[in-house]
Amino acid sequence: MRISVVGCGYLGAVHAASLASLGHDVVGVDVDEDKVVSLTAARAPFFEPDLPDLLGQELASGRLSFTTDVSQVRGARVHFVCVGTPQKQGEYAADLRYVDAAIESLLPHLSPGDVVVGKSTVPVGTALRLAARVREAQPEAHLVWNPEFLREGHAVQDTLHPDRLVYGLDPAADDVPERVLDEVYASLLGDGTPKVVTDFATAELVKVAANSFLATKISFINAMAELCEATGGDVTVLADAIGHDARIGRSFLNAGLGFGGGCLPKDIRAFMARAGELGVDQALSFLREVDSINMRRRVRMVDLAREVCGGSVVGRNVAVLGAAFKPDSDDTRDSPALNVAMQMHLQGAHVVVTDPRAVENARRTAPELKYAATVEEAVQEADVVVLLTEWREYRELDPRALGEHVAHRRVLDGRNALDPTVWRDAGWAYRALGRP
Ligand SMILES: NC(=O)c1ccc[n+]([C@@H]2O[C@H](COP(=O)([O-])OP(=O)(O)OC[C@H]3O[C@@H](n4cnc5c(N)ncnc54)[C@H](O)[C@@H]3O)[C@@H](O)[C@H]2O)c1
Ligand SMILES: O=c1ccn([C@@H]2O[C@H](COP(=O)(O)OP(=O)(O)O[C@H]3O[C@H](CO)[C@@H](O)[C@H](O)[C@H]3O)[C@@H](O)[C@H]2O)c(=O)[nH]1
Repeated sequence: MRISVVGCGYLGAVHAASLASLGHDVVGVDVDEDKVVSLTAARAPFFEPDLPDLLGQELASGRLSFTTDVSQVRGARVHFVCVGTPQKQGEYAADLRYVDAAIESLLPHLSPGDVVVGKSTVPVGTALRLAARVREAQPEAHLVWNPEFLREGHAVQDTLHPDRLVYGLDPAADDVPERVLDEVYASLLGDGTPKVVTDFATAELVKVAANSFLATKISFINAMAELCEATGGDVTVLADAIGHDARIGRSFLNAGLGFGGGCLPKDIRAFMARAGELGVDQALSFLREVDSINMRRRVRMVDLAREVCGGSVVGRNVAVLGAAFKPDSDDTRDSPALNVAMQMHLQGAHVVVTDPRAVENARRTAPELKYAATVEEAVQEADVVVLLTEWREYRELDPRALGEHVAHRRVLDGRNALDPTVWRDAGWAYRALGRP
């Protein structure tokens, strides 16, 4: 089937390439010319494992192309909308200007029977409004809301093997949009992927409910970390112990610096803002606490650095390992690591940051920080080494070899990713969040 994907960022580029790999004929549209040039040359404009190979393979097959010219969507039967919905400046609410602009740009090119599929994460009520707009422009076109649940760093796998597909359908429509979407996802459905068919509101809510639940799980374990810090308990043992209960489960109970990125923080805030508009803000008041527990971890990390440096970081050399919001990604949007590095810098420390993939993005976000290409370079004469993103190469560091480069063998493990015994045996003072 001929398909267009409007918005080719972390979500859209992966979605476009993955749909091509399922045998569809896909055109990706983006307003960012550099991104289109890069994607057309099979260079992923961001780091995502498996994406460069998939792009190369699908561009070569002739099934995938990218353009800045939205009129190229003509002839496609299905149009996926994958543009950003960031947090509004100075507010909690989501900024829908990109979604509105993407839909408006599609309208003149829609033909009868076309299906516009929203994948961006939007406040509940958005799809109903946009469906009316689509119908107004092309009475025989349809809108479906089909939220996306991929994780960065696993985006290709998650797109081709999703846990579920959710279709939010327009009550005013017939069964055509569902059948068309079934055709798009035929091979995933054939693999047994569960399909949930529902109304617009439920589909929109499923997405933000899932992210709110994940954020709550992380803040729950980080609240337990605060209790462990006050009592000498070990939150990693606690997480393992409660995680053995199948009703709780061990995943998303990794205590540490908390959640960041382009999704969980802004999605829970937009959800709270929307609940306020709907007059049910009390229902989500717990998310305010989830957010504050999360932000407190960043402050606690800086306090810990001050503590181990004798009360102040002024003039201290701090080596920061990690700038991305999580490993296997170069994304620094709302990165807890960069936030902590920045706080230490503002408090007078000489901060040097390194990251296997995210230095370029970090430099754009936080140009006032110093960056190093390698761990060895970053830790030269360090008074303290601070692990903030648990990349595999950092988890596997040899503390004896690293100890040769630093001024003081002090390590702060912001992600509970290192083995304290191994580091202490190598002569390091080891401190972590929620762990003695
Ligand atoms: N990143 C993820 O892991 C992920 C996962 C699930 C859902 N989402 C949701 O998907 C949406 C996109 O997120 P993202 O991380 O890919 O954002 P992103 O910023 O990486 O990508 C958005 C892209 O849309 C382009 N764009 C903006 N306006 C446009 C227009 N009018 N026409 C064409 N292109 C336009 C931008 O240039 C950019 O390349 C958000 O709503 C997000 O919450 C993201
Ligand atoms: O036990 C854990 C798990 C995660 N994190 C942190 O939580 C953040 C988010 O991690 P993750 O959820 O793996 O990354 P995202 O790629 O942002 O994916 C989330 O956000 C996407 C966009 O909405 C959704 O599609 C995904 O399902 C959802 O997991 C990162 O900063 C992690 O370091 C923890 O602190 N502890």
